[in-house]
Amino acid sequence: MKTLRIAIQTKGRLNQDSIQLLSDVGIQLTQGKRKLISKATNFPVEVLFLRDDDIPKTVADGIADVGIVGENEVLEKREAVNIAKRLGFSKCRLSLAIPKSETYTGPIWFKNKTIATSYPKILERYLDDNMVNSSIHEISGSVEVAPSIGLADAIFDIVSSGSTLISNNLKEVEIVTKSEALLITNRELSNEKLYILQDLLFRLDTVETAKGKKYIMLNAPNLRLEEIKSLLPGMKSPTIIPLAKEGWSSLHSVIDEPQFWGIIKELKDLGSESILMLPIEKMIL
Ligand SMILES: Nc1ncnc2c1ncn2[C@@H]1O[C@H](COP(=O)(O)OP(=O)(O)OP(=O)(O)O)[C@@H](O)[C@H]1O
Ligand SMILES: O=P(O)(O)OC[C@H]1O[C@H](OP(=O)(O)OP(=O)(O)O)[C@H](O)[C@@H]1O
Ligand SMILES: [Mg+2]
Repeated sequence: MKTLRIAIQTKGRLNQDSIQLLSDVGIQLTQGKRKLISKATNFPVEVLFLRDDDIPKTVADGIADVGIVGENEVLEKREAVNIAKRLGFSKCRLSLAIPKSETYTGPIWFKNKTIATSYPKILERYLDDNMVNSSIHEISGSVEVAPSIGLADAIFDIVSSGSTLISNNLKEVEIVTKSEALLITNRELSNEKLYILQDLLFRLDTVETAKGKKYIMLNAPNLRLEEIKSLLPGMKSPTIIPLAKEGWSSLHSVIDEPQFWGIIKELKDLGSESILMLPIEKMIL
């Protein structure tokens, strides 16, 4: 049986969420923290642990079939890979930032300035698009300290909460692109591997569909059932089961959690009792 090889980050910001994602779709990995490859015990996949910078090329070259990596790395490396799914975690942006004391005048501010970054290609494209001539100083980490130690006038790096910028006396002046974790794939997967990939994507969809949805159960007086039903339409329609107590029914339905908080008072006012809200792990429409 063929296996699909998935490259994920060894350690760092994407590691835990990537492992959690595989676990959510029922893939159990053989343990062994120091191992570079881990086989799944119950699904035809194996996981290859890499530095995130190496994931796009490893997938493009077919050493791995699939990878979980930040969009920022995919945009920077410009390797020929397909994006199979946007995964919605590790959301951040790639921004230009300048010292807080400077007055920002638009992209022209960067003319003849030096910008420190770990993402020279993305930055170069932005500067070209804006017809600004700047000097790019490539460094692999601690980018935000560059202006204060005289290495650069500005920086181009990942921003999320913005606290790293604040603590380095910088201000964000341009958001160049946004990023989130992506599931990328090799462009020439065999039919057998594509089949496993389809199964993986199907499983990911079941988790995604269930996200934010809750299973709701309550006891309702039959006299108010129609009104309560209209508040809880569910996927197709709610399930209604008569209770042993005459004149009462149990109603089960599915609801978006924020919507639940909006109707809870009405449900109570209509006489609903013993309202339970339960998590839903997977959902297939
Ligand atoms: N503050 C943040 N908030 C959200 N996502 C982030 C943040 N910082 C980084 N990321 C995302 O997580 C990815 C991995 O970040 P991390 O800091 O672990 O990378 P790294 O230090 O380059 O790791 P490696 O050792 O694997 O090369 C980034 O490429 C980006 O997509
Ligand atoms: O806007 P913020 O929420 O402060 O996040 C931005 C910071 O997060 C990342 O670094 P990380 O914390 O992963 O450390 P690193 O320097 O080891 O990559 C990134 O390189 C920024 O420095
Ligand atoms: Mg890296």
